[in-house]
Amino acid sequence: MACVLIFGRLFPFSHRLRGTSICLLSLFLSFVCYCALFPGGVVMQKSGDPTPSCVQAGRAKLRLQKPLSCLFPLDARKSSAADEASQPQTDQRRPAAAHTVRDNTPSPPMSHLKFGNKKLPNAIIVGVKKGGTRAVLEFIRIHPDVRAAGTETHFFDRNYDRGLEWYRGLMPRTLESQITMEKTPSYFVTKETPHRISAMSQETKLIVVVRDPVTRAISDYTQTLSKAPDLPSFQDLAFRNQTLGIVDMSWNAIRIGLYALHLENWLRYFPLTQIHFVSGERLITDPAGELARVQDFLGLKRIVTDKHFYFNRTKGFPCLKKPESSGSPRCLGKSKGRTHVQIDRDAIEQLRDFYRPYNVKFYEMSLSLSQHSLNPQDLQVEGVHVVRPLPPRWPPCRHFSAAAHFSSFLSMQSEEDQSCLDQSWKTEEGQMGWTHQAQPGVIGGLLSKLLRTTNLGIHQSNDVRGQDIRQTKENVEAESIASLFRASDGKRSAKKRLLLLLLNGSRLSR
Ligand SMILES: Nc1ncnc2c1ncn2[C@@H]1O[C@H](COP(=O)(O)OS(=O)(=O)O)[C@@H](OP(=O)(O)O)[C@H]1O
Repeated sequence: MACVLIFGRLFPFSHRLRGTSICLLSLFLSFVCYCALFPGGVVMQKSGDPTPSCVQAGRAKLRLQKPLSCLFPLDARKSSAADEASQPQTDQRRPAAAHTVRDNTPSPPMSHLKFGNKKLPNAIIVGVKKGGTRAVLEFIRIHPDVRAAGTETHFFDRNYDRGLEWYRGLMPRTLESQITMEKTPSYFVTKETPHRISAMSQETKLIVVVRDPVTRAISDYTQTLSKAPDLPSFQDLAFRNQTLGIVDMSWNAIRIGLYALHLENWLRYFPLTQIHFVSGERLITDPAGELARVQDFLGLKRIVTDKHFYFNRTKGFPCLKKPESSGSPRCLGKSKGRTHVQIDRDAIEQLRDFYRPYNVKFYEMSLSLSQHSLNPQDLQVEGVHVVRPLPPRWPPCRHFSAAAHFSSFLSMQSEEDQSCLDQSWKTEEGQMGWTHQAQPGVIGGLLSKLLRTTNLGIHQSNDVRGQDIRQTKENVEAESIASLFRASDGKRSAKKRLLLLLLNGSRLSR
């Protein structure tokens, strides 16, 4: 209209022209004005890019120079996405790099430098339900090199039919230097999942947050009860016959805690080195320590440290501190850290007994499949040979003063012994085990059982029984183990029953 008015003033004779001609002329002039204001067809560019800055720019329509990312984003994504989709999902041998979505367009648009691409995850928190998976994800994603899908995708268990492109679409954009993560705790117990993840990429890193399976079951039950108040009692569901101590293994809350059985399935598709176990308990008492190990495992610089956490007394859990720039301190939501339903002591003890062999097996599996190995003769103890040491990240050296003691008894002097002492020993047919620094009472209980069954003539001392070994009795414990070995010298059958797992303070065997 402005153009028409100007036109009228500039050309007073225009009234003589016919109405239609004026209309056409003003339309033309309007178009010229419009082009001058919004050059290059910028406004018409429909990026479809959901990044906030693009959306904003699109709304404003006044920015003369939109970021390049808003001009080019889809083409590149489409081409790389199509490449990925054309890969058969059953191709298990596909090299790992193939799962990283790369831009294959001839000249990569600048947008990727700023916003990156959606990639299939490099690392997945696969379990366990109620183990502390949300905490691990929320804590690790404050690392600048990590980006994560906010919600559980359930791709590999419930949505697999939707295909990898659907899955990729749920991922955040990442730069080349960043890793993509997601968490879906049900993966750990879904039979098809390991195979499916390995079909996506055999190099996917897996994180499993484990927690004492009894506490886990109670947490699980508490959650279900909060949604279904009419639920039968915990005992009714957990036992087929509580008097006889027959546990109902078909109840999901019980079944999930059979970690050894589920791990067996994963180890058919992934080497143990690609699986990292986080202690759900230590995640609460020492989140920075657990996160340090997670960062090591993911090959990340240790950026998330104790500086990022504080203990929130009201919540009773560690929370994330307020970031320097802005925002408020962040605790996990109300569904994390609920007060558990009270379960009677007997039922808990019965369940602990039930889980114990599975826990021992779980440790045994995780040890025996570790990377490094020592020579059996290093041990100089007949009938006892080294299984394999754990990778250095597990356990941390600082917890191993007792191991040092034990090692000197066995005359083990290798560098590895001195630096970390994360070895394990077992007999040829190791059937029994205990964790070195388990919760008070565990070592005592297992050791006394061992003493009874092996009849080695060593008596359980008060020091061994139920003291806080981790804090104060490490050396006593090591001495007891050492003397047990000494006494078992020559008694092959007795030694065959020994499985010594020198682990750090995991509380799984509680
Ligand atoms: N920092 C922090 N804040 C709150 N809660 C924490 C934290 N660290 C670990 N946990 C424990 O995480 C438990 C919930 O586990 P998940 O996140 O794996 O649950 S879920 O499977 O996703 O539902 C949750 O279990 P409950 O205590 O039974 O609610 C917590 O014990």
